[in-house]
Amino acid sequence: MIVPGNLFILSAPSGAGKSSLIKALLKPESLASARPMQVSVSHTTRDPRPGENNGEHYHFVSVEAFKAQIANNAFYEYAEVFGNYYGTSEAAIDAQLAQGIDVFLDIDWQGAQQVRMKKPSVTTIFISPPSKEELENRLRGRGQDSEEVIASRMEQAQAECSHYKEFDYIIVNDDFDQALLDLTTIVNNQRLKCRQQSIAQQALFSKLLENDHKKA
Ligand SMILES: Nc1ncnc2c1ncn2[C@@H]1O[C@H](COP(=O)(O)OP(=O)(O)OP(=O)(O)O)[C@@H](O)[C@H]1O
Ligand SMILES: Nc1nc2c(ncn2[C@@H]2O[C@H](COP(=O)(O)O)[C@@H](O)[C@H]2O)c(=O)[nH]1
Repeated sequence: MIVPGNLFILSAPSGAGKSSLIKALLKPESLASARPMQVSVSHTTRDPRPGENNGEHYHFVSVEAFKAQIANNAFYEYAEVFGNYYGTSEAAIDAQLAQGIDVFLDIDWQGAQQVRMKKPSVTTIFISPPSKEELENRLRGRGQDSEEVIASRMEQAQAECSHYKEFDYIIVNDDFDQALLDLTTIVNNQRLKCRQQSIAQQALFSKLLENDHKKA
C-alpha cells in the first residue's frame, strides 16, 4: 500500500531565499529518507525571465487561459502577486501525493491560506530574512530586478511578513547551512510521525503484535 505524500508550503518575502533552500533540500544527500520529493510547478501569467523554461520553472500561460482554468476549478489555490496571476494545479498535486511523493509548494501567504482551508494536514513554513537591509542586499545581489521592482518587492515583503504567525514553523534564513538544517529537520519530523509510519510499517507491527500474543 502506498503511503500518501506529505504536502509542505514554503512562503517568504521575495529574496528571502526559499528557492535556494528548496534547491539545496532536493539534493539527495540532504534528506535521511529516500522518499521522493518534488516542487510543484505553478501556472503564472508573468513573462518568463532569462533562463526560465516553460513546464520546468512555471507553466507560462495567458491571462485568458488562466481565467479559463479558474472557471474550471482547476486550481488548488491561486492569487494575484506583483500584478500577475499565480496558481497551483489541483490535479497535478493530487496525482503526486497519491503516488507517495512529498510535494513542496513555493507560494505566497494568500495561497497558503487557501490550501490550509482545503487540507488542514499541510505543513506550512515561513522563511524570514534576518533583516530588511539584508533582504534588500539579496534582491540587489541577485542582479535580476530594476530598482523599481526591488522597491515594489520590499513593499510587498511587509505584507508577506505580517502573516508569519499563520505558519506552523518559522525559519530565519541568516546562516544558509543552519536554515537548511532547520528545513531538513521539519521535513524529517513530518515523515517520522506515527500516522505516516503506521501504514508503512504495518507488516513490522503486525509481526511484533503476533509474537506478543503467542507468548501471552
Ligand atoms: N542565507 C543566505 N545568505 C546570503 N545570501 C543568501 C542566503 N540565502 C539565499 N541567499 C541569496 O539571496 C538571493 C535570493 O535568494 P532566492 O532567489 O533563493 O530567493 P527567493 O525567496 O526564492 O526569491 P523569489 O521569491 O523572488 O524567487 C540569491 O542570490 C541567493 O543566493
Ligand atoms: N499563491 C501563489 N503564489 C505563488 C505561486 N507560484 C509562485 N508564487 C509566489 O509568487 C511570488 C513571485 O514569484 P516569482 O517567481 O515571480 O518571483 C513568490 O512569492 C512566490 O512564492 C502559486 O502557484 N500560488
